[in-house]
Amino acid sequence: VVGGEVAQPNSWPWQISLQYLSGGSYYHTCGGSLIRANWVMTAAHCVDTSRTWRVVLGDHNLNTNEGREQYMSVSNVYIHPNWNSNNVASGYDIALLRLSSSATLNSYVKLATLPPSGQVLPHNNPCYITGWGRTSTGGSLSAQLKQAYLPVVDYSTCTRSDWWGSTVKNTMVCAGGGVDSGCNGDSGGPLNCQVSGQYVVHGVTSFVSSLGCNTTKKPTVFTRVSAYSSWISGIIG
Ligand SMILES: C[C@H](NC(=O)[C@H](CCCC[NH3+])NC(=O)C(F)(F)F)C(=O)Nc1ccc(C(F)(F)F)cc1
Repeated sequence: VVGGEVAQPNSWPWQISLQYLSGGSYYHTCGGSLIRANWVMTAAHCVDTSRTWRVVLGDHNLNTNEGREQYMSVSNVYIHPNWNSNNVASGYDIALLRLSSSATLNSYVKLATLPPSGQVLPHNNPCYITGWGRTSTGGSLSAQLKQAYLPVVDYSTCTRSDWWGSTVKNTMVCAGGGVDSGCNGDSGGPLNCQVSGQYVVHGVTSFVSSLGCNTTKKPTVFTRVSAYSSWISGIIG
């Protein structure tokens, strides 16, 4: 997350850290959202390489043990069948991870609320991106979970030629486009949008401009969760 601020610890209790095993240690690579006690929603581009994964729940500072963390192993990875790793612009950047056991739900670990099928938010709807991603283009990951206020940019604006043009599809959500943005390492995490006084996970962080994370008129682009409701329920029941 570029800009924004460090989140109040555990104020986004469905946010997870997706980590991979390398040389005996685990490393943060992506975010995700806990959507059932044993299911996590993330981005397809996060898991389209075969690795040993773990999911950390209830975390705030990735580098310290705060005693609220739950470490879960992953038993299955379900990548959307239409995902094309050579073309993030075609969409379908969504995946589901079945956890080997169920999380303990408490004040630090809660389920995300998903939107109703087909719901599209209006321009400037308030949303926050959260994640441990880079804090500047080419910079380092954040040790602490960050948040940034990224209001929705509607489809007609986001597809303007000086914005994202035809790269953005209506199965995506755009948000931000100013000095605050998502950045590498925020992938797969939630876009938390306020709808009728409740935070709803409307997006899965998918891509930013390769010219720089917080490039003006290149809002952070998210997979629109409400476009994939039937796929999700087909997998998790
Ligand atoms: C560096 C930048 N990385 C990203 O945007 C990666 C996703 C990369 C998927 C493809 N391997 N996502 C992120 O960094 C995220 F945190 F914002 F989600 C990038 O490659 N952006 C990008 C690539 C292609 C296209 C386009 F679709 F236009 F071809 C648009 C943006």
